[in-house]
Amino acid sequence: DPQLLEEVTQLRAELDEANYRYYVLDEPTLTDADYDRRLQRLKQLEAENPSLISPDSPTQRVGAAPADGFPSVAHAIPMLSLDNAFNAEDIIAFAQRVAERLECEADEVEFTCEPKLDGAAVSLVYEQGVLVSGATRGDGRTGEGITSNLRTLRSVPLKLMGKQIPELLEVRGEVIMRHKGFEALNERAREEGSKVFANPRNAAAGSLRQLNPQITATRPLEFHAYQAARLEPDMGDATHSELMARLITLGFRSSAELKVLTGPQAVVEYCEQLGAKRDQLGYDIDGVVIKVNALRYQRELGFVARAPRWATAFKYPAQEEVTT
Ligand SMILES: Cc1c[n+]2nc(N)[nH]c2nc1OC(C)C
Repeated sequence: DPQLLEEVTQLRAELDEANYRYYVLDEPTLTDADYDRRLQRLKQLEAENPSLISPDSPTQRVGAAPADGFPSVAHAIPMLSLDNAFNAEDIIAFAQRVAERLECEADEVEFTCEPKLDGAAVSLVYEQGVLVSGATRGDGRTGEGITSNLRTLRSVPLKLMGKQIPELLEVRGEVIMRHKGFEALNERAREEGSKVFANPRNAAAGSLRQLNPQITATRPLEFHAYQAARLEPDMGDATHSELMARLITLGFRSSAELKVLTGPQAVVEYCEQLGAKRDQLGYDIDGVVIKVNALRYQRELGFVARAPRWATAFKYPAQEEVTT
């Protein structure tokens, strides 16, 4: 019945659009009540016409079957850790090393800076624009397959948006829990006598490792993209900042604090400025990730055994643990 198909298609488009505006752009259009009304209507239409159900429908975010364990997933590209910088001298030394290898002056190198979110790193794989796999970082080479849990995050698109859909995209990013959601979760946990988490990072990691996706779906988790590990067709001589802008158009949230800066001095200032407002962000960060912006230079600089030559993480002193 074309009339029915038209209504189902329209509802899905409205729900996906509302989801994107709320969870990625922070500019909600539908009220929660309007969102739920449309979702219930779509669930009813799909229940009456099961042949219409497709895995990327907004009604398919929360699966029922609790897993009895997570499969091991080998990352096509290792999720490596980062070298650390602890002060301005370390940042300048990092910039000097990069400049030497690129045979240019450190003050000419364009860097990007973005907050290093203190959450759980995950990888999401999209084939022909559809989410096919989501995994934890694990030991960097092998993680746990937690696709059904990651599907419950409204900031994880079930299908990519827009017209320029890549054949293959592997997005890496951090799943975080904001302080407000963390405190509310622990408040409920104390009342129910269930597990109280020591900090938002543990709460995010623990929520992603729930065997039952319906529990993960109740947790206030957000996915923030910070890298496209694989992109086919690729963006050639683009920059990290352009790549992050593209991820936003494809449906992902990426750091609002991302800045493009030239030379190490501007990077040092960014780290000082972000450090000064660290306590007002509403979520935990443990530093700033400083990257060479040009993807061509990133490829040229490559990685040392365990971390990229083209990136380093400036770390702040550890904050006193949140008392629960
Ligand atoms: C491990 C990591 C963590 N983070 N966090 C951000 N914001 N960017 C970023 N990049 C990373 O690694 C890339 C440099 C590959």
